[in-house]
Amino acid sequence: MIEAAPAKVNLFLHVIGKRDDGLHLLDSLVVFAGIGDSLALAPGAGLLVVGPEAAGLAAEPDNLVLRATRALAEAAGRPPGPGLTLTKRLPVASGIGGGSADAAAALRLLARAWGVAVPPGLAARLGADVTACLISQPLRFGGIGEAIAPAPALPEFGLLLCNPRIPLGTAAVFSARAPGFSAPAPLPAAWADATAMARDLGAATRNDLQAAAIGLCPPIAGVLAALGALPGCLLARMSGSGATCFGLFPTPAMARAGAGLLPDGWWSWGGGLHPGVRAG
Ligand SMILES: C[C@@](CO)(OP(=O)(O)O)[C@H](O)COP(=O)(O)OP(=O)(O)OC[C@H]1O[C@@H](n2ccc(N)nc2=O)[C@H](O)[C@@H]1O
Ligand SMILES: Nc1ncnc2c1ncn2[C@@H]1O[C@H](COP(=O)(O)OP(=O)(O)O)[C@@H](O)[C@H]1O
Repeated sequence: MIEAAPAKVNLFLHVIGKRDDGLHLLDSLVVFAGIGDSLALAPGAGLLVVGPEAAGLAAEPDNLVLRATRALAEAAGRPPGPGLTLTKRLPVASGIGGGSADAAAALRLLARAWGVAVPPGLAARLGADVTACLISQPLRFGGIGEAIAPAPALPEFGLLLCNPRIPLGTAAVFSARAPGFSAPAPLPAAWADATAMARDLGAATRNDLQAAAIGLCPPIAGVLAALGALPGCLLARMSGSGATCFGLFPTPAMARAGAGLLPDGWWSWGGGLHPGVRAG
């Protein structure tokens, strides 16, 4: 049994308020890319991390996969989970929710293996992004990430993800944000094509963490400039708390071609959206 853990991309991210406990109220349109980590059942016990980005987790004392496994085992009255192999392809701490996607993949995989449902609210307790990653299809979220609503009907488009290979902690970026809040974004029910979608996203939405992230990690500005200069790029913006940025293109093929034109030394991937995961 293998479960995909697709990368989460925030097409916009508005910070619209702050709760008494310090967590921020958000409004975000999220899509899931055709690249991600993957998680497989393995013989024995424990978690083995392999793949091109595994080194980023070498010092991680409590992988989110193990936290998710323990939480579901406890809720389902099961002994601690089976052996798992995580193939890590997404850079760690990079604003595309790799850890959250891995936790969500663990919940889906084990719920299926054990024939149980993921209890409501369990994903949200593991992290603000885990509820969205459990669904892993285009959606809009509110609250601190747990309030899920439908996305507008999306046209075909391509996504190019690029990261300057500098990890950026989410809490640090929220703390560095300038004071003030945005309004929720006005969105249509549907976009006819990628050009209309990019035009509306560019005009009426933003990533409210982008300026703070650039302040902490100036190379992000170079990534945005490089993406924006690629042939066919309709919009270049940062995802989540960074440092990964995305370029929006008319087609997945154009995004793939753009990836080949970026400087060596940056992590990049181009293509389309993930076709969708099976619910638990
Ligand atoms: C910013 C976003 C946007 O999708 O993405 P990433 O940059 O992490 O990918 C998410 O809200 C991140 O979700 P996630 O990565 O699960 O965050 P958590 O582990 O729950 O929280 C990490 C820290 O971020 C801050 N945080 C997170 C979510 C939120 N709504 N308000 C916050 O202030 C808090 O300081 C919190 O302690
Ligand atoms: N399986 C995992 N993959 C990535 N990060 C993990 C994982 N397990 C725990 N973490 C921790 O979660 C933090 C956030 O990771 P990640 O989800 O990749 O970033 P972001 O929240 O910026 O999208 C990392 O800094 C790492 O310490």
